[in-house]
Amino acid sequence: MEGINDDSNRDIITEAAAMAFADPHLQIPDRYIRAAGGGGVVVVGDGESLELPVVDMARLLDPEHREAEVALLGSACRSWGFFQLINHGVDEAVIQKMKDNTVQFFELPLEDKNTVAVRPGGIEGFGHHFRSSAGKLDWAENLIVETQPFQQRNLEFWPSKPPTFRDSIDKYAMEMWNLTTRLLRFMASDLGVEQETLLAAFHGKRQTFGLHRYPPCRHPEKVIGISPHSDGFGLTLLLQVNDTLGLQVSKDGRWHPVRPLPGAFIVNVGEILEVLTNGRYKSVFHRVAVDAERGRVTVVVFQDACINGLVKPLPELGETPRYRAIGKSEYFKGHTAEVLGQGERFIDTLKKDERCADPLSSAEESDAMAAIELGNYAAHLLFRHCCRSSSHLLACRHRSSSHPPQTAKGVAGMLHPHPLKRTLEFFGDRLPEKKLQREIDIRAMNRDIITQDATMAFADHHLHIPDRFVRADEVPAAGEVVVVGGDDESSELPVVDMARLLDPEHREEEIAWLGSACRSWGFFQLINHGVDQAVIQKMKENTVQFFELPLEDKNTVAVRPGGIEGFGHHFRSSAGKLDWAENLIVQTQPFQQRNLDFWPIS
Ligand SMILES: O=C(O)CCC(=O)C(=O)O
Ligand SMILES: [Fe+2]
Repeated sequence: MEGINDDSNRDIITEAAAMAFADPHLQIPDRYIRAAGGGGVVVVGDGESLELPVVDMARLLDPEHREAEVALLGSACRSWGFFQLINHGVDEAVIQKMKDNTVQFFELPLEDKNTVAVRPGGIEGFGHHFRSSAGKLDWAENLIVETQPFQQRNLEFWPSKPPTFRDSIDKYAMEMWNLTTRLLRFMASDLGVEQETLLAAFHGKRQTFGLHRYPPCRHPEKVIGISPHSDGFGLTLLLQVNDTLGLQVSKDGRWHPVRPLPGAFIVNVGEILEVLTNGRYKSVFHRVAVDAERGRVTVVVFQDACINGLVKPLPELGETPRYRAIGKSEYFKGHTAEVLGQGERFIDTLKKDERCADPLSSAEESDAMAAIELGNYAAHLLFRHCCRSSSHLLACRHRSSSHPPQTAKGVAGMLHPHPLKRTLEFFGDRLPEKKLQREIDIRAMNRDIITQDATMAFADHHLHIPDRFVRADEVPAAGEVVVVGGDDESSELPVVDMARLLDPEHREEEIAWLGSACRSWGFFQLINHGVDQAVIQKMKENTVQFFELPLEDKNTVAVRPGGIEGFGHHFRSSAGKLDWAENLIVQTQPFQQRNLDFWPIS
């Protein structure tokens, strides 16, 4: 559960699902099978895996050790976005009761659990976790209930079996709120703001429980317990009911399995806390892998936050806000799309373009808001990053086809499903904070030139693939979006017809179609566009001819260190990996900003 909007799509647990979960000899139903690898795709080996930081509440409370421990807490939230909390002071009897009752609930017959089944389009209740936009289900059953504010409790979704469960949830809810306030005080101290300031953002806000059971699965590599996501609320407090491993946290492009310490809570920063702290604390991707032999049960509590109905940085930090303020309902709409699409974090689309010396005018701001309200995040990003700086980037992409995309460990042509978004992310988010200017700060860019050995590797498929292209499943979240298989499964991009848009008789219908394509896909194919065919043909031919030139000719317009424009590789990933492609990037508008040294002469 990640902080989700009302139009979520949770499916109930059917008899067939319950049987698949219970009987290891049954075939795994198709709707759980992840083509691109499920939880089995890890990553860092035992010796290699870094451990989550451990924060000790006893030391936070002890004046002698407080300062050092606050620093540790702050650094955990900045670098991992996750930590284990020991000596937390939560009443052990309350924890034990919550654990026992959770296990007892999941052990009930399906018909008992379905007395609190999720309703169509609803969030609360017993059922599957959220179905991905590709229609796939996580290998888990989940009970979600809202526990605070008190008046918003929907007792129809609070199980009446086992009989003490409601009381356990109630007591545990109170303990979790108390623990949250204790932690927030020390976070405030780390952030240098008054405790009351941070507490006020959480006070009286929603508290939601997500109880998860991940049944064992004979082929854990084919399924996933919870798909990669980052949590949408403010703070998440996770309790492992048993000691089966499963949670994995993304750090530096790799998945790190979490080994819970006995009695510890696993705490993580949600996207709203990241925004509140103006990006100092990080909300990171995590996922759950399933075990082949043993089930896993967790109790997760999400604490919501906002400032007067808005998700925005705390003004008391005294910094220029790096995220645009957004109303709570729009925020959850955006976050829901993020979770269901399992793409990038929604809050990244709220990041301000600090390169612009002058702030957006209110008309521009409202255009951007309109774009985002339409759910058209691509348009929003484009607006913020391209049109605003009046720079149109023309990226000519050429992929070598000499290696099929899945050879050996897998080579990524463009791992990221949204090349444009990714490019823009580089522009918007990877720049040194204080050095942002109106123009793209070229020092932050990391495009590599195409060397002779890269060209040889691209040209000769008998050669060994150089290490810097080989992906070891390092890409969290986005890279794991399931790729649908054959023609029958794959749905096609909508096709928009410009001739119909221009024809008064069909215009209305075609505009509606265009709008729906932008809303649901964010992509469409455009036919009858009216672009001069001779110009297109010339562009195609010249592009092919350029890429066919000898390397030394192409390198006359090579990208320069730290630059963007020119011929070279696409952007190197933070793990230092290269995409399997060569690219020419030139800026074409406005006219005065053309850098003709990067425009090939042949
Ligand atoms: O059960 C777990 O380990 C993680 C659950 C989680 O990430 C969530 O509910 O958001
Ligand atoms: Fe989560």
